[in-house]
Amino acid sequence: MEQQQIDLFVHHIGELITMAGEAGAHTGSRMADVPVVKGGAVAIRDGVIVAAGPEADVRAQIAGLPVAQELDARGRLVTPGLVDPHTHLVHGGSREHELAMKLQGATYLEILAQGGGILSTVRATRSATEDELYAKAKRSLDTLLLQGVTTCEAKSGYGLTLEDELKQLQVTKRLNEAHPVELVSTFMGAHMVPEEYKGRSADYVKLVIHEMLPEVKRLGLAEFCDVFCEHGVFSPEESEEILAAAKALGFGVKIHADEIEPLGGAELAGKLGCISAEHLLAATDAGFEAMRDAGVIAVCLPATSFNLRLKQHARARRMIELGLAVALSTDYNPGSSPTESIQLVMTLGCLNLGLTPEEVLTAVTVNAAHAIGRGDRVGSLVPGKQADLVIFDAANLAYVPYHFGINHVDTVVKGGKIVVRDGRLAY
Ligand SMILES: N=CN[C@@H](CCC(=O)O)C(=O)O
Ligand SMILES: [Zn+2]
Repeated sequence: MEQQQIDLFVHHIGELITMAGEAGAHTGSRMADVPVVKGGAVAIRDGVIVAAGPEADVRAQIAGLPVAQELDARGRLVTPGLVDPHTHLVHGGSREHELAMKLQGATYLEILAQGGGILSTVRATRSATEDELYAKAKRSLDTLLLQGVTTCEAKSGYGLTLEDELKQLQVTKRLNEAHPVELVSTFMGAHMVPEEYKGRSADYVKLVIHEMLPEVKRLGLAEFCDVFCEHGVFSPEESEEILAAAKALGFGVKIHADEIEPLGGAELAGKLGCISAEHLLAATDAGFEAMRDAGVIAVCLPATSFNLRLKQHARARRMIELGLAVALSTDYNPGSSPTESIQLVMTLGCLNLGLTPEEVLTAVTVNAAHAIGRGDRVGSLVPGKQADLVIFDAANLAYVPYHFGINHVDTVVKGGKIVVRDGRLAY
């Protein structure tokens, strides 16, 4: 009976972390509840997990079935494929010249106010062809995959005209069709008011609401809509107007909230029922409570505060104490966080946010999956879910954030297929 065969059997796993547990994101103290199976195995058929757990149990479950391919984990650590829930993957150019400005003391908002920052990436993105953007984003996606990321969110927001936003979103669509990393697309036309609308933000908000959102919807190019709610960018009132319009069209909504100034973005996320709110360095306890009560996931971006040389970090311990679900992400973008290293983010999650390795793993698997609406399919190794897993060249979980600044990934399986082997692309 051919349909009964096991396509891939991963065995001899030293420590298997399945992230199995109750349905939904793991909130509060549940984030630390991360059981480890010593001596585990995973059986996969048709790209889906058939069984995962102690090797003897899995072998008993699949006894008598032919196994097409075996993968020996050689006593190492296996986790679910990592999920990066917040990236600005598709963009033109780079901004290394901002490093010197930062070293001379210029802040993120000062660079932006001088027409640099996001606006300089907008110029580079507008002048790039779709194929150029594709080639650059593909290299980054390969790097993310080599880091163990199997599912990733990608925002637009460097086009800021209908045509250029669609160009970015088309690249995401094409990459999603061609690359093993599964992409979740977010429209972020409200990332910045473009130069040609300077002083006329109300007109730009109208363009986003009346032209961009309906067209993105009509073309089916994004599942979520995000807004940068920040002093000098979009006000809470403008953010609410845009996100309410997006919701009415059927988009899920997200918000870059209280990154630099406490404008009430977290409270707005709760009010609108956003799936996630991002950054949150300046968010208040009242904001956290509003998020918790509405089930909004807090996406913390510790590589961003590291790269912006901020003294302040997102209060992730307080979020957990108040019962929120925290996710972590690279925030990969050419300005505030030019890195695809989710493993560096794991280290910073421990060292700068005070999370334990167990909480960090929850934050980059199951909670990250829920932050982008994929919690039912990815983020944990349980029967029926997609077979996305990582073999780390490490004996235990803590070793990964502890030995920082290098890549520990040996093998990545996406949808039951080996796509990274011996730390190299194999798809
Ligand atoms: N904060 C706003 N947007 C991005 C940064 C984009 C950029 O600097 O190009 C972020 O999430 O960090
Ligand atoms: Zn962002």
